Amino acid sequence: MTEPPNKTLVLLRHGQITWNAENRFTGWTDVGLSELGHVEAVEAGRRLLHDGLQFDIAFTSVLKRAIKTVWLALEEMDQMWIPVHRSWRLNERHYGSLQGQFKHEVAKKVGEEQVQRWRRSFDVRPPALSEGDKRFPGNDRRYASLDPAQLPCGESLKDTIERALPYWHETIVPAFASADSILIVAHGNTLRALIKYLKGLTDEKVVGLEVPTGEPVVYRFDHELRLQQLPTFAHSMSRCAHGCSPRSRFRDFFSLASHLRSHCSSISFQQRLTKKR
Ligand SMILES: O=C(O)[C@@H](CO)OP(=O)(O)O
Repeated sequence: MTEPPNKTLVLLRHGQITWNAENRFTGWTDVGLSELGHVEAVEAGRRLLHDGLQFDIAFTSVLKRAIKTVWLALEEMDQMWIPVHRSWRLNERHYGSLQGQFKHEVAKKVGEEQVQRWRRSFDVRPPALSEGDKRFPGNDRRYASLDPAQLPCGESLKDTIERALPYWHETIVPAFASADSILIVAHGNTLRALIKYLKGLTDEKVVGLEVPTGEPVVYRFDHELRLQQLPTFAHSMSRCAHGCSPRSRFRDFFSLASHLRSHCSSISFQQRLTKKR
């Protein structure tokens, strides 16, 4: 008889921010949740509570949209007491000098195709920020302890994977030794980076992967961190606070689920989860 899954990982993108609604490149800009984002974060907690999730530890970035989402979701679950660890390695991808610009205005100048290449290609970097720019992370005291060589001026998804995965391997995976249930609240592109790695998606396949705000996805593993079933949306038959069903919003996820289904029996997820590439 197969053992029931006993390790749980929930990936959650922060709730909506005003710059998402306005369609502005955000990256490392520290923008807060919009009213809808606030509702989405509370609703995420409600859905996780409904599914009986009890977290042992949570991980997030050093950006307030993710931190606040952890707070609101855990508050809704009455689990605010668990340890929450923050790392710049879970920050959104750094969008270079595009940060703050409206995507449609950039598209008018350089064309839709170029904007899409910057947003979704695997290894294309956005135009870099200069170190003299006030938006450069070296001017922000929260990054003061970093080696200057680690401070990004603009990252591709590939760069984001390279700085996020050490945190996965060195901090999150070891936490599973004493934790049965882990929550990661991060950002669209950091989560794309993690999902690419966990599911072994190709560089081409990840281009079509979108991660919606405020939708917790639950992964179940056995004690050796082998994936036991397809990831599921928490309380997935519910409607979101703003009235649309998860299934209608996230077609990309379901196409990825079918990709995963076809690979599920042959891939060693333990290998993906625990070994560096
Ligand atoms: O601007 C950003 O930081 C990200 C996420 O909001 O945008 P995109 O989805 O275009 O990568």
